Amino acid sequence: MSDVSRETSERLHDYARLIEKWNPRINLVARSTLQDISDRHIRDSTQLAALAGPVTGKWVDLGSGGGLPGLVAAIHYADQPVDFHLVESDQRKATFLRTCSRELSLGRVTVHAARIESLIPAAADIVSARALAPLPLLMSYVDRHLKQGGTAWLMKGENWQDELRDAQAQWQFRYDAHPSQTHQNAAILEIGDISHV
Ligand SMILES: C[S@@+](CC[C@H](N)C(=O)[O-])C[C@H]1O[C@@H](n2cnc3c(N)ncnc32)[C@H](O)[C@@H]1O
Repeated sequence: MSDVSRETSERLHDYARLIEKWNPRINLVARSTLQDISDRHIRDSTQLAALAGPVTGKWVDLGSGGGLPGLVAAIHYADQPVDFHLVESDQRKATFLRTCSRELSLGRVTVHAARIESLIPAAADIVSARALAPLPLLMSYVDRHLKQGGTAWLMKGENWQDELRDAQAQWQFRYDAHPSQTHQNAAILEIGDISHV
């Protein structure tokens, strides 16, 4: 998304600075990748906003860590009627996410310092996750929190096809695999209509 507003681009810039500031203390992204936070991490997560298009309702990001992709999506959708819920069990990371939400003036972000498996089912319109768990396990998380008719956006690495096969042994779902624009052979899986096999 190159045609973002000045406000969005300033928020993305400020968010990158916050990650740089906090990373030495709580390891939000691998130290070796800190140099290209904007290119590697933020641009990667920005792909979701481009793919998902206009959305409304409730967006739940699972295992948000430093806010990828949930906080980046919240920045892109700051002017739209979407409530973001970021789920992160690590208290220090949850504190970081709350700090970002406050400092970037993102009024529609709620941070849950909780485990995905114990949080009350969210009935979300959208569920997202990046680098959280292998797809078969991830499907159980998504199944818990996605409402019927909702869409999950799962950012997977180069083994996504193997993971997909494993997941299909346990779950039924429709999917579309969108090639990642930032990581070779990686994919963003668009998933819906989930049920147990
Ligand atoms: C590898 S990190 C990825 C973070 C971020 N999504 C990213 O792409 O940079 C996985 C994150 O999920 C959190 N996490 C793992 N299992 C979880 C669970 N069951 N409930 C809540 N958070 C969890 C971890 O604390 C960690 O911050």
